[in-house]
Amino acid sequence: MNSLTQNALRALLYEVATLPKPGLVDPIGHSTHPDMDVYTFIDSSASLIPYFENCIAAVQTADDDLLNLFEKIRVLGIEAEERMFTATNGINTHKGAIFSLGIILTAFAYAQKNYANYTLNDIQAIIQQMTCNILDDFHHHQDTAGEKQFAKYHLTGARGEAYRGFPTVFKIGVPYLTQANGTTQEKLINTLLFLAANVEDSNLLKRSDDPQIFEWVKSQIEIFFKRGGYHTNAGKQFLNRLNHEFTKQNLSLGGTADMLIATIFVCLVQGIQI
Ligand SMILES: CC(C)(COP(=O)(O)OP(=O)(O)OC[C@H]1O[C@@H](n2cnc3c(N)ncnc32)[C@H](O[C@H]2O[C@H](COP(=O)(O)OP(=O)(O)OP(=O)(O)O)[C@@H](O)[C@H]2O)[C@@H]1O)[C@@H](O)C(=O)NCCC(=O)NCCS
Ligand SMILES: Nc1ncnc2[nH]cnc12
Repeated sequence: MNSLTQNALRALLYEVATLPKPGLVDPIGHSTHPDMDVYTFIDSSASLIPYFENCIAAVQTADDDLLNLFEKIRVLGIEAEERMFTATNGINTHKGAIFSLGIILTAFAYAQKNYANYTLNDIQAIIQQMTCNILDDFHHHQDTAGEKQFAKYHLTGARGEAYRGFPTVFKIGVPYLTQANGTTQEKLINTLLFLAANVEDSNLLKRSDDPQIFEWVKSQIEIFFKRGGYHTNAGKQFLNRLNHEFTKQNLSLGGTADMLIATIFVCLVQGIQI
């Protein structure tokens, strides 16, 4: 297995193993996602191995046109969604990760093939070139949650992240996780919450149908960090209360979880201790 595929799989499993996560599936809870549990995520993650290997193979046969490469991996992404749905009996676990992680992994494979040395800025530039036409999707169809939210609120969701080279991952998540202290669990919980304050998560908006939800989440996370984050008992107690609130309001942070997966992946590829 290619080491990029191994790190993609590790990133998917690190994320679902991390607990306690508000509004997300972890090994002890899935109250806002009654149709899935940690095993659904393990099955889903394993089903994505051929997808990552196919993205890397697509880079090996690609010409210099990054738009062509993106067209190829989008087809692979649709196939991967089908395999995911087969593995999970029709449950959407990783649609966002197939998209975001697939693009980022492909950019790393491209840089490894074509550059003697590369920086994370180069990876972002490759992603931007691959996805420079992606916002055109919004003019062609309005079927998915992301497309409907663009029509209603002008939020560009996962596509906007890709178009801008995933600044949430490269400029927020990776720098934060790189300097984070504590155990792996503490670092990953704090990184998830830090990301949640910065992501316009289409999953969160879909569940609440209220754009004010982003301000509310930000205000809660500010309190969490003022109490010392997951390093302190006060922070842990606050997070428990926040988890109950997410359950009560049936909120989910699915898009933020995908940004955490991508952040972990980049750190693992870069050899950063997590
Ligand atoms: C082009 C796609 C991204 C199409 O997806 P969509 O139009 O729905 O776009 P978004 O909503 O913007 O994003 C898709 C998923 O990405 C995650 N996400 C959300 N916000 C962000 C963000 N700000 N930055 C990055 N990533 C984000 C999120 O995935 C997670 O949530 C999923 C569950 O949510 P959802 O699908 O909304 O809801 P349900 O299945 O109904 O579940 P519940 O409401 O019950 O919880 C889960 O998968 C998480 O991973 C967004 O959902 C892309 O998918 C694509 O290209 N697909 C290939 C096919 C294609 O080309 N389609 C487009 C042309 S037809
Ligand atoms: N742990 C998780 N729970 C729910 N949705 C997710 N999408 C990605 N990871 C997730």
